[in-house]
Amino acid sequence: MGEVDPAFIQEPEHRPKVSYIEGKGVPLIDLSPILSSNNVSAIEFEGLVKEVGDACKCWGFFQVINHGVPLEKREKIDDASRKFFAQSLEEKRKTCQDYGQEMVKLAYKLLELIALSLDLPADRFHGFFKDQTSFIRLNHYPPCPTPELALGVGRHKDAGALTILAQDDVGGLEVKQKTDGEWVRVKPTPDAYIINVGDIIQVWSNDTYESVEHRVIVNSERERYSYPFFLLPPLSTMVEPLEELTNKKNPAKYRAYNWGEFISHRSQSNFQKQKVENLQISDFKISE
Ligand SMILES: O=C(O)CCC(=O)C(=O)O
Ligand SMILES: [Fe+2]
Repeated sequence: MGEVDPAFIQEPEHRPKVSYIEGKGVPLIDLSPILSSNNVSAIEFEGLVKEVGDACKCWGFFQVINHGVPLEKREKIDDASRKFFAQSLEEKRKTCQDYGQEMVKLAYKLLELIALSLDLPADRFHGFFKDQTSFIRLNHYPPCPTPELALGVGRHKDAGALTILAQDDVGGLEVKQKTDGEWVRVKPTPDAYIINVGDIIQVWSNDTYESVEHRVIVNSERERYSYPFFLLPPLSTMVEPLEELTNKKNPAKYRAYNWGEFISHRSQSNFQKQKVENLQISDFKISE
């Protein structure tokens, strides 16, 4: 392997630690109570809603198992991505479309749990995604000769509503723990999806839930693949705290902003090394 392009070398304060914390890590949530084939008691369902709410509040991140997404669909997209040039464009399109449909189904289930956890009607968020601009990204991280100096993806927050990520067994995603600001590795779990709340849910929930910083560490031996699905509303959407979640005592913390304008600013800069912060929802924060 050759020299590393200096463009990839991070400033010292952003370089990863060689050892990492695995600890208890982000919560793992079993979604089997909402699999359609299961009969579920009210207590079990309420327990699940609470688990999701607590994870959104304390971590901004969680993993889900028994989510109902057929493993075969995930294997297909993994295959298509690894053999990128071996398949026709038509085949790849079909695979991505099939996978996308499964992601949308799972996203709606998660949105329902999140809405309920905020004491909102289960379908409160559905209307925002009629003409959604959601997409899937196929990420490939080649091995890096100097993983202690570089990052696969620098620290950032996801700007959308919700992200559903499939990672392979290599690992490397780190989440900034809210309690102490330490970077915590998300342990690869077979057939689990990693879910995180994006900036839009932070604003809708008026900061009850927070979009949390994360980044990706690379390693010198193994390449890594990951597939995030970003749940995004139409570009014309004005994003602002939900009326039901604001009142005199707890007024809106954000001014409304236009999603399309926000994302077009962001996409010019989100993954670059930043000296100054790029456009953030905090730019729309109403000062107290
Ligand atoms: O590859 C990963 O694990 C995460 C990538 C990511 O954070 C992103 O694409 O927004
Ligand atoms: Fe991300």
